[in-house]
Amino acid sequence: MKTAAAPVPAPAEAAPPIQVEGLVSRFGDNVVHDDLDLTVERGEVLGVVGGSGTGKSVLLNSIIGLKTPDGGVIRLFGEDMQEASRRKWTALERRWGVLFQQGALFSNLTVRENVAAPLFEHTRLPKSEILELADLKIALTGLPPRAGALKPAELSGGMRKRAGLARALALDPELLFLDEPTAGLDPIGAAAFDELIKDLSDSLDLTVFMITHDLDSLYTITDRVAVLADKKVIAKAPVEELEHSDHPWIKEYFLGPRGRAAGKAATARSR
Ligand SMILES: Nc1ncnc2c1ncn2[C@@H]1O[C@H](COP(=O)(O)OP(=O)(O)OP(=O)(O)O)[C@@H](O)[C@H]1O
Repeated sequence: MKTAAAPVPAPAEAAPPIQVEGLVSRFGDNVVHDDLDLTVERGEVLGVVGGSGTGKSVLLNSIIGLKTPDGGVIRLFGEDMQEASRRKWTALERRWGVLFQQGALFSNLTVRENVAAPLFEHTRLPKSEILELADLKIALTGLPPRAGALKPAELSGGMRKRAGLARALALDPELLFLDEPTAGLDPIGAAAFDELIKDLSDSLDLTVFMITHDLDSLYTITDRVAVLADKKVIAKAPVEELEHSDHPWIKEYFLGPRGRAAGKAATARSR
């Protein structure tokens, strides 16, 4: 007689990098997320959009452990983050990098020291190797070598973003979080930064979670876009599919004048 085999749990490595299930986020009476679900697949570049105050940053902060969820489960690489021991957290933390909106660089350190900081914190490599690795990351993000010796205040906005990105990539993460990476850049600088993120995500096989208001970025580099509204993710689809949505906010966003212009520019680029 055959007996039913016990279900074999999926190995943690096969698990999606990000799984959010039934997330509830609150500040007092202000319910920001209510039963929000979102899965980000390995290798996917996901854009995250939504009106102001819909909870994009709170979602990012919840995923990376800066805000404790008020309900639901967040799994990173298959691990329930609420249940993870301090040791597991530290190990998992090495697997992602974050580029915050303002770069969040230490103002009293040089770019090289900023990029080296996570390597000093998480590895026991000798100082000379750490500084060499920092220089490699600085070059990877397209900064000139001389930028390593500069302090953040001595950099342009675009250079500061690149320095923040170099630091986010210091530990060779598999998962990269970007909070409005092109905000504050001029259109040419923004397009160059989009190109850099696309090149890096392809060559380093990164999974990317990118909050953005930049329609050009959405069209240029994302595989899918998650839309936050009504305290949930109401849609997750390639941008071309979202153009056909009936949801009023999505319609207005993608088919308003700016959305149409970004769509046309993307079509022209792909010809
Ligand atoms: N530390 C906090 N304390 C109290 N309320 C907060 C806090 N952080 C965020 N909120 C509230 O959570 C809600 C979502 O904020 P969040 O910053 O995530 O929005 P967002 O979608 O990122 O907006 P934007 O596009 O304007 O940056 C807002 O109502 C905000 O006031």
